[in-house]
Amino acid sequence: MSSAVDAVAPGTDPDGLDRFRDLVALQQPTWPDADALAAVAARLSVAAPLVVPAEADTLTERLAAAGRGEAFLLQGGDCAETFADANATRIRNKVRTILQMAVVLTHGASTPVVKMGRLAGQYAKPRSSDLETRDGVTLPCYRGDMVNGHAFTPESRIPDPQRLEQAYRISAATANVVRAFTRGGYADLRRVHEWNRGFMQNPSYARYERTATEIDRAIRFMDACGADFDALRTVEFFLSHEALILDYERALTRVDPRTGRHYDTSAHFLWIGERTRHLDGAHVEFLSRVANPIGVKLGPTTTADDALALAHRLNPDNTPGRLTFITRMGASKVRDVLPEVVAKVTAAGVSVTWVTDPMHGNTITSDSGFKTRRFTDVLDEVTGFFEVHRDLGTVPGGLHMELTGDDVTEVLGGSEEISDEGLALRYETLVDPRLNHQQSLETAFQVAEMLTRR
Ligand SMILES: O=C[C@H](O)[C@H](O)COP(=O)(O)O
Ligand SMILES: C=C(OP(=O)(O)O)C(=O)O
Repeated sequence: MSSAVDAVAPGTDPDGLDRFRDLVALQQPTWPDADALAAVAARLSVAAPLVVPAEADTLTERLAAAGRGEAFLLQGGDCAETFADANATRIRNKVRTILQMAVVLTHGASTPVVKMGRLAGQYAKPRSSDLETRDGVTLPCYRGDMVNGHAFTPESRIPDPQRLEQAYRISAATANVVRAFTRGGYADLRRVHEWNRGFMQNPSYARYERTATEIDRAIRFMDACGADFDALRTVEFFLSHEALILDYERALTRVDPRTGRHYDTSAHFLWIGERTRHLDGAHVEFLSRVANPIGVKLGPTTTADDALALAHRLNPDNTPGRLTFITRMGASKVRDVLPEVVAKVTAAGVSVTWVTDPMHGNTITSDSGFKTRRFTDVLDEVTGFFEVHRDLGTVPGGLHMELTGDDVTEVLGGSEEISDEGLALRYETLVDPRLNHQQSLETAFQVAEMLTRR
């Protein structure tokens, strides 16, 4: 076959791709109809890839640079994407937010930023409980649009394998829009002011405008010097999601005819969640067999030995950029737990890109009952992450955020001072609270200062 990637039929098990099926796979739906699932997987296994291996390899190089401190990863997007919100406006708002944050970071810290969305595939969620009870009625929990519906009815909560195909199609459409925005001129740095249009004036937006004006001035100066600006028209933008539903990830895995290696073509970058990172579990086994750059979330119970064992298993060749550890310890624990993990991994000569996720260790329930986070905790965990790396002389390589481009009210605080009462105004997430556009920009300004000191 002469295409960029060749299909790998499920069941043929080249190079152990199906070995994960013999292991315990946590957080998988109980699909009611095995034949329907097999039929969907068979169709997906010959569908067009969403990304190609060469792009994934480029990302490995970029992440290696981030691991060495020559770049910084900015990875952000929804907690859970939804099919209903996969429209151009919402996608553009998310991409624009990431681009604006990247501008702030690049400008503030003179560091190239690797831009990555939790986008075009972030449709499956690990949950704390299999069941949800409301007013005395208990149903299976919502596991993301790739699996079942959010509506609290027995029919909607039944896992439906057709949703895997729907997720694939909507991810393809999303990826197409993202590529159009980032390659078609929208992301041109010369339009840096336009990205801010339509937002109300507040300290972060005003600060962003000042940054944009300085960038404009620099561009006009370079223009006058005869610089060629064609490179500014496009930006590299990568796609990522949690590799949770293994039937989906396996079905989208292809062989790269250039090298014979396997790639999970559902995204450039896949990560293993905190709840599924067991060394002898199916998720680690499956991702050990694909050549994409991958991440593992490390929560507050992680020991240095856990991290080392994961690194040896997932990156036996110690390839720079292949493995990213996304630490999410919580603001109150990061300074206690992270140092030993980073110190031992570093002392063992293991190549890792260290990224902070300051969201998932800081979830609380507000007095009024909303699942939320305090913006101050989010910033405190990022600060702790930078402090730990500064003390050890290691590299803080990136930021992983749950954010949206819209003016939602899901996280407490920020310069708009969202209060517990304010949460109800626009609380739209289906699972975890996300930073809104304004809080995302504020974060970028704070992180730019930390990066400058890096
Ligand atoms: O995004 C992360 C997890 O899916 C989420 O925090 C789990 O949420 P739950 O505790 O509401 O199930
Ligand atoms: C579930 C997630 O995170 P964690 O695995 O760190 O809880 C997530 O990032 O959506």
